[in-house]
Amino acid sequence: MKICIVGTGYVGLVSGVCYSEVGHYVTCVDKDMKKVDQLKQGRSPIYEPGIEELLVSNQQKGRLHFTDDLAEAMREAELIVIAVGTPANKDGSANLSFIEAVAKEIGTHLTSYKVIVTKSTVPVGTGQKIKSWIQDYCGKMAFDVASNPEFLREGSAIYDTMNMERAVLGVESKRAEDLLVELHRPFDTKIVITDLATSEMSKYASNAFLATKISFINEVANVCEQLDADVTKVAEVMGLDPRIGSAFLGAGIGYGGSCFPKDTQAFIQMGERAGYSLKIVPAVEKVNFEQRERLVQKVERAFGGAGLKGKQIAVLGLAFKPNTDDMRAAPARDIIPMLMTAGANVVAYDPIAMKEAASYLPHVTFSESWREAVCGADAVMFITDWKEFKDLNLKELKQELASPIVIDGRNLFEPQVMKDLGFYYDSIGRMKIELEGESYEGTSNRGSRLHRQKLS
Ligand SMILES: NC(=O)c1ccc[n+]([C@@H]2O[C@H](COP(=O)([O-])OP(=O)(O)OC[C@H]3O[C@@H](n4cnc5c(N)ncnc54)[C@H](O)[C@@H]3O)[C@@H](O)[C@H]2O)c1
Ligand SMILES: O=c1ccn([C@@H]2O[C@H](COP(=O)(O)OP(=O)(O)O[C@H]3O[C@H](CO)[C@@H](O)[C@H](O)[C@H]3O)[C@@H](O)[C@H]2O)c(=O)[nH]1
Repeated sequence: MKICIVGTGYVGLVSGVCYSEVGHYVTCVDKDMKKVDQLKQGRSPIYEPGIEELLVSNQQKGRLHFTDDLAEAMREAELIVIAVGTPANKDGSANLSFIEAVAKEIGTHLTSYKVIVTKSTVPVGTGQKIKSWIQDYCGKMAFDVASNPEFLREGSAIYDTMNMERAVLGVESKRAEDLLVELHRPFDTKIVITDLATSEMSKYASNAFLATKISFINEVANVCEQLDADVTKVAEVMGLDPRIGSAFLGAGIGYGGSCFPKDTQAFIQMGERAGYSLKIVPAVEKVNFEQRERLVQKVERAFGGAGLKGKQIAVLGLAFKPNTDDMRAAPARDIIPMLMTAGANVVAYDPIAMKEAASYLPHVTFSESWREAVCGADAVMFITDWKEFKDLNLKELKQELASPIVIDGRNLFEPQVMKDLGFYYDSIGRMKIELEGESYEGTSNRGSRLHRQKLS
């Protein structure tokens, strides 16, 4: 099948390489010429495991092309996929200006029947808007619109697409349905065929539900902390019930990323505009933000009444999750400014996301390695659950720190192990390890060593 994909962000690019990998012929269009040039040279603008291999091999096979010329890209295509961004407006609603511009451009260049399918996350009713935007520009040319929301996760996007659990096809004609079923045939996945509105809604409902699971387990964690229960065990027990399921019960610092924060907000706005005020989703958002604040309170508590002024805090992990350099709505972007407002000096390290992070966090010092970041620090905070951090040598970590204070926002380590190694260790919804009779005032000079003070 010949396909034109508009937008080479995560969704457009990953779809492009995966569709071509299963044998379709794909031309990806982006208005960003720099991205197009980079992609033509086989270099991916996004960090995503496995993407460059597929990018290069499918270009070599002649099944994958890149251009900034939409008219040329769509001329031969049977299917046009819209995969441009839908960022949040100030009020949280989805900004459809990129979608509108693309739809009008498609209308201008439509010279034969095509199916135009939206993969971007769009509020219910957008498919109908796209239809009328195209109609305004295409004269009497026949076309169909369809909805096929994307469910990939960053960091495992190639795997998720090649092994998709389901494809939702929101269609208005048998012709569009047949073409989209054909598109998905090589993926051997479960296909749900429905109307445009239901398909569009299924994306927001899925993301809001996953976000709800995360905020729910975070609230359970917060109560666990008060009552000496262990949230990881509670989650394990809950997850063994197939009606609940074990996924997305990882307590931590709340969700971030380019999707959950903006899609929950857009869902709330969509409800308002439809005349129904959602009650659960706003609470999910509130819990999510408070979870960041709670982490900062944990490090403040570690220093007793001393406050964070002049403290050297090492922050390990900046990306919103491992295996990505995406900093969109990353928790680190909330937590680090809170630390700095409280007077701390922050030294940060992330295996991949530091270049991306630098533009969002201009006053942070970045380190070349976790060792360099923690050297002489008064405390270390774990923000992203990179494998590199989970595997780090804890004895070395203790040696490098000025005071052995670990605040773990991702439950990377076992409290008992941390206790045996002599750390002050506070994580999420689990036993807190305090060092009896000692308080840590920390040091103010980077590079200075252990400065512990016995409580009198
Ligand atoms: N990122 C994800 O993991 C993910 C997963 C599922 C769904 N989604 C949804 O998919 C959509 C795209 O997300 P993304 O993260 O890939 O976006 P992105 O912002 O990373 O990329 C969008 C791309 O579209 C290009 N573009 C914008 N207008 C254009 C035009 N008129 N012509 C050609 N190119 C144009 C931009 O230059 C950019 O490269 C959003 O609605 C998002 O909510 C994202
Ligand atoms: O148990 C968990 C699981 C995730 N998270 C956090 O939740 C956020 C989102 O994680 P994840 O869902 O893995 O990443 P995304 O790439 O944002 O993917 C989500 O958003 C995409 C865009 O809509 C959807 O396509 C995916 O199905 C959906 O999982 C991250 O900050 C995670 O750290 C937790 O705190 N606890």
